[in-house]
Amino acid sequence: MKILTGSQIKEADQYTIKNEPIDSIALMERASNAIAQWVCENIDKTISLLFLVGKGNNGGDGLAVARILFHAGYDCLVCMLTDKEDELSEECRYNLERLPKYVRFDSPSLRRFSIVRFSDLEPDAIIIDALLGSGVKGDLREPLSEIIDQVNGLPNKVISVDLPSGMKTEFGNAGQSIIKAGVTLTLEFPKLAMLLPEAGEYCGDIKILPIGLSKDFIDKAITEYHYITNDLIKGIVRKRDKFAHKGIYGHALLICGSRGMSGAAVLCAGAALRSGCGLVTVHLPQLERFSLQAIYPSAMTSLDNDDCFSELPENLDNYSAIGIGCGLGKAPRTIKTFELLLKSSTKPMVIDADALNILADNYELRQFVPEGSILTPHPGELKRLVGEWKDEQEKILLVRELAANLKSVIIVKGAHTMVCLPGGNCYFNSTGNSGMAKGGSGDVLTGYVTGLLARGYNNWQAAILGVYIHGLAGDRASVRYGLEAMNSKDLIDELTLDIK
Ligand SMILES: NC(=O)C1=CN([C@@H]2O[C@H](COP(=O)(O)OP(=O)(O)OC[C@H]3O[C@@H](n4cnc5c(N)ncnc54)[C@H](O)[C@@H]3O)[C@@H](O)[C@H]2O)[C@@H](O)CC1
Ligand SMILES: Nc1ncnc2c1ncn2[C@@H]1O[C@H](COP(=O)(O)OP(=O)(O)O)[C@@H](O)[C@H]1O
Ligand SMILES: [K+]
Repeated sequence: MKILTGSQIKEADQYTIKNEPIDSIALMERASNAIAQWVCENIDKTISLLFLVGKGNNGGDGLAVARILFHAGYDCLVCMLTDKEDELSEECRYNLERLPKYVRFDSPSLRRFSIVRFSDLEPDAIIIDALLGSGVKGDLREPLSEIIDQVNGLPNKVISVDLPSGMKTEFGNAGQSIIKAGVTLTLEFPKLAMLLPEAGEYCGDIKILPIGLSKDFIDKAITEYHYITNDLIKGIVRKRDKFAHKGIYGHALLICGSRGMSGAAVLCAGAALRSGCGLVTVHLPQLERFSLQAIYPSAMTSLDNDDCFSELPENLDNYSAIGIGCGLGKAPRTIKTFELLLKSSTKPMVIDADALNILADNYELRQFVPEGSILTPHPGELKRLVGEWKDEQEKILLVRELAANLKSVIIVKGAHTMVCLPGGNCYFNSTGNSGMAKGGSGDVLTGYVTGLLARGYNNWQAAILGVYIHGLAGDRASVRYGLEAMNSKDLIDELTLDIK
């Protein structure tokens, strides 16, 4: 799914209005029906709803949703920033006129809408935030930032319409007052800012509600930002041949583990064994082999006589893809052997953890990273590779430069992991959860992506597919064990390519 900028979304609205054709009020009604339907399906009618309504079309949505939900039997209180008609957008004014007179209503002209009244709210009442959407410009003007700060201090759950009020659609959200939503019902597309660490946490759960914007416009729109959806994944997944034999599905080599770090090798190998590749060999110190062989007898081993990576595996050409880094350590002889590996193999590699740290410390090695590789830094490793960034925009720029220079894919891990391709396109993941923020989850990703690369997917396919399925495994594990208790080994059991 494409991620469009705020101004592209406005153009998409206008294009749809002109070409469907549909008038702007009817388009707003369509959006409001989608929002109201979500509320009806998810919120009990005994819960009161407080609508905070701004002056623009986001406020217009809020008024229309309040009308629809009032008719559906909800107790609705509408608080407007202003009801001075000349300050309202046309659509907002129209929906104010259509608000049934029985809906409880509050505004400054009635001298009642004051933020102090928030203290009268029932603790289980839900706030519907329709103050500001994609039209926010510049720093917030009062009383908005004061209202937002007050709402954020309340215990009540907040549902934001389109965007948490105050959030800019792309960049520039650091230090801003933004509504802290429990759920954001966003229209047609996720917005880039929702997926970035700078402000993404303000959205809570993101639900994307289609409102039928012009397919023609969306198909033609140019963007470098994409959201990884089930449909994209379905287009990548390959079928397994009926007459398959293990020789045609590739051989993954995992170089991981060092003294006392065999767990990383076990996790990496377990995940690679779920990827569908024909064979998995793990190169690790021979004293560390026991747990691997006991837990995953399906994996073969290539044993290093040292207690860290210090000998190249034999017959490197026999492998289709190499994954390196998990639990590897940075002993000087490991650095030397990694250098030798980079100079002896042109097979695409998945480079993680200490292998990334070695690349960060030894700049001259970067030129030997095989084209078509995949690097999987978490933000700490990324900083070591590209230096500090001042904001998210600069971070993305630096990642793009790295991907282009190495002609490789960069996976920046975290919530909404970003997969950046050498041409500059960035794909944001839609699966996964905070229960995955635990030791070893990254080792599972590295093993899985290496297996997919060996299985025959190209590097961007393996990266996108791997990140999505790894996140899905996290979501399944969270259902089974809960966010707190789930751990990285559980992810392996849930890694299936069962896409509906
Ligand atoms: N036909 C359409 O254009 C549709 C629009 N939709 C809704 O419309 C929203 C966008 O509407 P608008 O473009 O009217 O914009 P918004 O309603 O998001 O914001 C515009 C209003 O906020 C005020 N404002 C902007 N920056 C401010 C700041 N820094 N401090 C204080 N006030 C500020 C403006 O004066 C204006 O009154 C979307 O987010 C979505 O909710 C949906 O109904 C879908 C259809
Ligand atoms: N809050 C989160 N939401 C979704 N996924 C997360 C979150 N935190 C971490 N993850 C995922 O968990 C994995 C953690 O990787 P990493 O930090 O390398 O762990 P380790 O080095 O311990 O194996 C990554 O795939 C990352 O995307
Ligand atoms: K909003």
